[in-house]
Amino acid sequence: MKRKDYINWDAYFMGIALLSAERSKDPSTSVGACIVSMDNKILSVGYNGMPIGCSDDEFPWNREGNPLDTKYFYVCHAELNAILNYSGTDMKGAKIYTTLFPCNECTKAIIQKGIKEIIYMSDKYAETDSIKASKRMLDAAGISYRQYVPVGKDITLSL
Ligand SMILES: Nc1nc(=O)n([C@H]2C[C@H](O)[C@@H](COP(=O)(O)O)O2)cc1CO
Ligand SMILES: [Zn+2]
Repeated sequence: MKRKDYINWDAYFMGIALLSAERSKDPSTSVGACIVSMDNKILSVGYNGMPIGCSDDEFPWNREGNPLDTKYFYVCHAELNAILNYSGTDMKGAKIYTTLFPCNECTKAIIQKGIKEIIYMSDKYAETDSIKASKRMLDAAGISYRQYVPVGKDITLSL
């Protein structure tokens, strides 16, 4: 008889998004994303980090101060990195698992790539205009989004 406590697809892909977030150097918010094809094959992963060549020891991680000395102008979001890290050509009908609801800029890229579903974990910035704009675009574009419902299984990784 087959094993019973295997994880479902959602838990598997959100788990990979969560593990990817562990690579982030952002001291306040680590984000991970995993893009999956219609037939449940992983296409790409990403986490929030500085662009290639922009040292994460030299670029700022501050949230406040002179805008040029904050991370916001520089950091590449997890979802955008996952899209850009994909070396294939066709993302149509794919799903994106992300640990945080996509901002308006990533949402544009998600839409343009033909991704059709967003599964997110946290929506902690739901009250910001960026996220409101994301939802407006997603609703107009007919892209669905739903919050991940944890299955109640804890997995410990000893790394
Ligand atoms: N969906 C997202 N994906 C992301 O990768 N990020 C990144 C950008 C920053 O590195 C960090 C947010 O920093 P903070 O404002 O919570 O200190 O998360 C942010 C959002 C929010 O929309
Ligand atoms: Zn973004």
